[in-house]
Amino acid sequence: MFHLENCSKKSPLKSGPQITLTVIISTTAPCPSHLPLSIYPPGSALCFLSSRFHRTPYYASLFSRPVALKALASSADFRGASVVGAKSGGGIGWRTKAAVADTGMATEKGEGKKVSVFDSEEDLAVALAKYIADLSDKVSKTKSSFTVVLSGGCLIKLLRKLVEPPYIDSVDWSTWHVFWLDERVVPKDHVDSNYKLAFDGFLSKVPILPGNVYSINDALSAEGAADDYEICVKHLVKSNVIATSESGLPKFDLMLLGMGPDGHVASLFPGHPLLKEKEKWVTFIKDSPKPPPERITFTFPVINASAHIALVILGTAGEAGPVHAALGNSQNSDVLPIQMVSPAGELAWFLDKEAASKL
Ligand SMILES: O=C(O)[C@H](O)[C@@H](O)[C@H](O)[C@H](O)COP(=O)(O)O
Repeated sequence: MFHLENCSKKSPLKSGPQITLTVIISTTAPCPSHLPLSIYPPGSALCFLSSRFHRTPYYASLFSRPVALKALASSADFRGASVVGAKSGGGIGWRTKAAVADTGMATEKGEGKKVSVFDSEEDLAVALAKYIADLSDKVSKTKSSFTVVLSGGCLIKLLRKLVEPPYIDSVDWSTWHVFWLDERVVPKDHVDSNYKLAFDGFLSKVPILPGNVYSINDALSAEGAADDYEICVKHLVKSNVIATSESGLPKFDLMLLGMGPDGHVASLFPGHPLLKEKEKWVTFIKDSPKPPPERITFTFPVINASAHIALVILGTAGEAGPVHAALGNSQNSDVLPIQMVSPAGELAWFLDKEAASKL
């Protein structure tokens, strides 16, 4: 199942307590948090190095100190809204008077749906940080974990205000558990990796516990990585880290979704059979129209079981069309993936004015 080794090393200080460093290297256990606590010697400092985190900078840094870490296995063993207000004349389709006066953004409130349009990317980033921090605060007061699912794309740079004061200090990062909505099947240090994107732009700047970051096993095939990720999520549902919906699906506290110019969300592309997947929680694609071709992705049943979804969209390459299809009075016959985002919980749209330009 897993290899366990205790490596004791004398503290570099002449006096003071000695610690035992227990290194868990798991080749099969999908994630650290479901390992039984009873296996750890009392007083141990624990480091987890599972195949999932192989080549993960976070974990590598844990071992950069002079600790007698004996190689336990060869690398070969490591596999792994009704519109409120009148049309404005200024380019943005619609605004509430109060919101314009206050923040320069437009707001639409419908049943569990809120649409906000921002004059600039900077304004969007400021509002997104407040939204996430407020939600983190609210959820963390009611339970011990705040489960957040990240996308790739421009989302990560739009999280930049969250890593600055006041939020860097005020958010209770210890409750955060981070997942990926979709991931490219590439090594974690590859330029196409959504893990790398998130690590460089967000995770490396906030004190989220490394053991609460659930990246894919990049040593597996697309199919294997999808199965492995689903097993990981199932363990976390079982151990109540992730809440459960009434229908037994994982109910993430917050999914942060981007959208491509073709209307795709996650790695669920227009016209693809995966849009109809009802059984799997996590699936894989080998013919993604957006490179790279091999990816894993959460499916619509899981996406729509979320407690909160934030759709974060900049209109840089034709996103206004799909946004109009989803929020306007578009008559298109083919349903785009973005139109299938319909969570049981709350849906908040964060759009820049270009993305909202056809509304
Ligand atoms: O891996 C991916 O490709 C992303 O996770 C993807 O789902 C992304 O969120 C959208 O493509 C939007 O990307 P942009 O924000 O770059 O338009």
